[in-house]
Amino acid sequence: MSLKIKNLSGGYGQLTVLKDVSFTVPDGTLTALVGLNGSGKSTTINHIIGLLNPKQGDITLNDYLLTQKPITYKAQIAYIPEQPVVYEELTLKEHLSLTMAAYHLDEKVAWQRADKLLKMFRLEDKLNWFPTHFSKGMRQKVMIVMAFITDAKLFIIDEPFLGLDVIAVNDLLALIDERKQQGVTFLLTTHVLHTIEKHADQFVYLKDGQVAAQGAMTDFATLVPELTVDEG
Ligand SMILES: Nc1ncnc2c1ncn2[C@@H]1O[C@H](COP(=O)(O)OP(=O)(O)OP(=O)(O)O)[C@@H](O)[C@H]1O
Repeated sequence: MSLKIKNLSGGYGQLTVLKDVSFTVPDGTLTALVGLNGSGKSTTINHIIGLLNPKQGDITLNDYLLTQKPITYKAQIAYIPEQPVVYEELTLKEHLSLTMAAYHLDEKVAWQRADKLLKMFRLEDKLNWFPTHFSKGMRQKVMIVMAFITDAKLFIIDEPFLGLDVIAVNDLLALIDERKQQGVTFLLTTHVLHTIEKHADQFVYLKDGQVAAQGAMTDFATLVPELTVDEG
């Protein structure tokens, strides 16, 4: 499922943050969206998931134009936000049931997946707890479990590694690799590039709302020296 952003300009109300942004995330690959604070990464994601309307440009997922077929388009996407969003009155089990209903999942298959993921993230004994009472990292894990029980073809993950313990980071990377092998496409933003560099196929570097560089991950240090950590 390839994602195409073509000449996207957009932002908030009168404020134009993104200027003529174009990039493609090819089928079954992982693209890292990088840039300094305020460069427009989350704004790009907000456009892709349909929270913001473009002032100009097109966003398509395979042949589905976001503006023309919003429901078909959004059904293909799993989004993990930077700040976990949990419902105050729902237990962990109810959060998972809600995801299954929203994505029209086969409950038996989805619960088998959920059980495995809950064990992986050490949440298996917390099904009747309210995630609002969880730690930040635990709430993040709830978001990951909710996303990975779906059959979404495109995963969008905003800053996945901050706040997760080292075991959870490795488990998440393994899940990403596994789905990638099944043809799932990933777009993720991160400031922790060294964690993702072996798993990413390409990067898009945003600077002041514009694409300043893009290319293969292996060319990152050459193309974006200003974001490369000097270990000398
Ligand atoms: N809700 C909003 N209303 C108005 N302006 C916003 C809003 N959210 C972000 N902005 C502005 O848009 C610009 C880009 O912000 P954005 O959150 O996309 O950056 P980012 O690259 O995700 O940054 P970070 O690495 O800090 O998460 C900033 O100038 C910011 O002030």
